[in-house]
Amino acid sequence: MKLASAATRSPGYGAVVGCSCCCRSRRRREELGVRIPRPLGQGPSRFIPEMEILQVNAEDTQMHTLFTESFTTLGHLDNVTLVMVFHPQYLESFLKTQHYLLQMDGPLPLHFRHYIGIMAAARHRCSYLVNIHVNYFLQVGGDPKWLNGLENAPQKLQNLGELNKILAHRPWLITKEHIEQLLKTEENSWSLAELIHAVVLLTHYHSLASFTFGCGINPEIHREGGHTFRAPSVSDYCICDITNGNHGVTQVQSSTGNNATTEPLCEVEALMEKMKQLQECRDEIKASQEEKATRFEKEKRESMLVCCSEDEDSASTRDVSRHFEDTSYGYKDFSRHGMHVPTFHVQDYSWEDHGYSLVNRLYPDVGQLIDEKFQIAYNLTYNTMAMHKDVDTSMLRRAIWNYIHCMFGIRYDDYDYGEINQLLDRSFKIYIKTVVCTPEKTTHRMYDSFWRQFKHSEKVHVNLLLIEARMQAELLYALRAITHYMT
Ligand SMILES: CC(C)C[C@H](N)C(=O)O
Repeated sequence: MKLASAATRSPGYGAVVGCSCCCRSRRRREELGVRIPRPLGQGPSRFIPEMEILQVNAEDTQMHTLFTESFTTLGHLDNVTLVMVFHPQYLESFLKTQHYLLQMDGPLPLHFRHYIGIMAAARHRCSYLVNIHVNYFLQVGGDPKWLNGLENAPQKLQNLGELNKILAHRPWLITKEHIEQLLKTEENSWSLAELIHAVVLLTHYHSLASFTFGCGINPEIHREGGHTFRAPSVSDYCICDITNGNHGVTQVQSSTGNNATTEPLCEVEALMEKMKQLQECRDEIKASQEEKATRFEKEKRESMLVCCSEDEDSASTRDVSRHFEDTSYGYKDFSRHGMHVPTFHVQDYSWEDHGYSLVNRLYPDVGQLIDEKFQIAYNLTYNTMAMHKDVDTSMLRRAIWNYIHCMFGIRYDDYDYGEINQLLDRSFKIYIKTVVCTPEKTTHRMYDSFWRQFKHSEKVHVNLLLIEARMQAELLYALRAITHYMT
């Protein structure tokens, strides 16, 4: 339906074009006084060509069931879901957990849950999530006044602001005193169960903000920023195409999402070779405990120095600062001033042995759901590396997970952090650090610059590792502080 004839162009509307059916219906709409906006984004992600996403969706039958479920609970399919669809097994667990946290029986009232989602997403200026939860908040009867800023919300929610801030940017600073302040205030105090619910929501939405920026999620057409009534300035598609979804799938991008040719084509092979070598050395020489500790400290120090250049095209964000205070407080300040991140030993406090049971005790079933989600993300593999099949990728996936925990000071005694430097190159580290610590700074270029030969589905896979490792890191610090408070 691409009938772009000069005769149908209306001078007042720039390059708006239309076929005969379009013109007929436009006349009809004009008679009725209805204006239809056009979408601003191209598909669910600005990093991934829409065609690739649509293809996955069409192929998988498991997806259809999932979509139907998601559609019936939410009333629509959001762009996060449409991108996560590359990994149906994970998506299922993700949606189940999110549904439980937001809609099922739980310690917090529904409008609080959405407001906490807004507070968390706003810490990273994630207008995509803020807008979604503003709508839900209003739908469940939330007071619109609260949306004018945290100071308009009840004191109890205001008290959560500090924890939100530290959790999002420097979770290692959380102490039992922070917990005490929330639980012990005379009025407006939180119960332990409510606090666990809030902590899980905060960490869930900090991580989801990472996914949103990491995968370049576009706003949905019906949300703010997702559409415009302005006519496109350069366009060759018919208005019919816009409304039936066949718009602008003309991105000139290769399936790997970039067209840079500077890097040698054997990037993947080189990486696989390194994995093989490491595997062989691993069996031969084992580093001593001291050596392992030194390597961890070195990697941790170096991770502070990995920094992203100022963003040139990071996603535009609407002003969401009113939802939180102290906008200057971020991860960056800390790394700039070279502050020290203390080491958190997993053998003293781990998700499996401590965090999981604490959550389950106070908010039944949620510990189980999150645990399942962590495991799916950590173990997910298709045994592929770009175009190669039958590859054991566990070493690479573990390096990614442990690198994120290392940035948060979390150490696994049995892991040799030397592997990280061998397997993750600089552009990849920059991407990881940006998505995990300052997601709002993620750019299209960063997404394109790492792992150039890998598929988009693999980059989304990386994002699943990033968000789950981040969520677990935040939870570990918060739950450890809660345990300290209780004992
Ligand atoms: C993130 C990627 C290295 C994952 C890889 N494609 C796998 O299936 O294991």
